[in-house]
Amino acid sequence: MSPTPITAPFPASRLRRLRRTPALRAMVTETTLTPANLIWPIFVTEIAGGEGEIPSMPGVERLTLDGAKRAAETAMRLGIPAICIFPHSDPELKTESCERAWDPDNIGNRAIRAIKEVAPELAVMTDIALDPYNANGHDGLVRDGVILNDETVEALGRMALVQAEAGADILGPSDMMDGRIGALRGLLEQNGHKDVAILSYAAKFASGFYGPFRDAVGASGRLVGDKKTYQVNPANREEAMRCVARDLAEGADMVMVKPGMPYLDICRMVRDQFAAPTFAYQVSGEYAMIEGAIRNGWLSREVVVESLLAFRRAGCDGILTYYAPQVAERLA
Ligand SMILES: NCc1[nH]cc(CCC(=O)O)c1CC(=O)O
Repeated sequence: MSPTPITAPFPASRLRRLRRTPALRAMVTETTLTPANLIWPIFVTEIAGGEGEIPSMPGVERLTLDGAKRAAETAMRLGIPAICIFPHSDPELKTESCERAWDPDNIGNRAIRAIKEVAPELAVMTDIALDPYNANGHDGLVRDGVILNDETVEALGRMALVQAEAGADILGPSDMMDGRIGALRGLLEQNGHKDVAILSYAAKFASGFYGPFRDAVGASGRLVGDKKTYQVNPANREEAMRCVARDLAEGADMVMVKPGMPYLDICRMVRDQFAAPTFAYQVSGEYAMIEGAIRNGWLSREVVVESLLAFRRAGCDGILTYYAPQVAERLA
């Protein structure tokens, strides 16, 4: 039930009274942002010399395994509860059958183990989709130009089990195939991974805001066509709600809306409708937009925290953001 605010007529009511000093403003702050609300996505490379800054994401670097360990330690120090690993894999080893996706020694799985070595308490989240290992850049297996749903779900299952085996706490299926949450949940139960959580990329839109990410993982030049046959049309709110309902019903523990800032209406709807742990992904293009403007002197760095508060206001428990370490440092 939403309350009915009662406001006396002016001048009995002067809303500026409670804005006058920092102390008064602090007393009536409605929404909070703490490091506990942040999930930090990192890129880990297996390519010699692949580390270093990503041109379309200034300030974000691809890391070596050692770099990933240092990031994990930084996250622990700053109170960031979770890190999410994205692999930058050797282009020579990408194939149409994507078998490296379920190789226990692929770079993603090596990163999980490396991080668990130095920061066992940090929650490690993964990405489940075939794109880092797929010769054609798609999240699913492709035959004659068609993304195969059921065959892909089977492949994702193999991928999920080796990630769970490697020590992942949270699996993040980002592929948008139908039926994958139920399939993964069943496999985890059957294989002794009952306590591995699933944070489903439930309402993932076919967005142009993923461009810099595809540069970061080396998928840009490869993608044949687009992802519109599996990601949701940006015009569709109700379909997004059906996706979230479906994933929760199939056993997702948490759900995500992606991208973030252009989809805050969806975040609010999901929170109100399902009252489930809800996350948003402030994606690479949002980062590039904000950071590009800051570096050009067109915006001040204050907008970073402001952009993240918006997600909290829209009902999100947390945000995946490349700004996680910077913001956590600032909030400390
Ligand atoms: N499985 C792909 C995946 N996982 C996370 C992102 C995007 C993240 C970002 O833009 O920051 C993407 C890109 C895509 O769907 O093409």
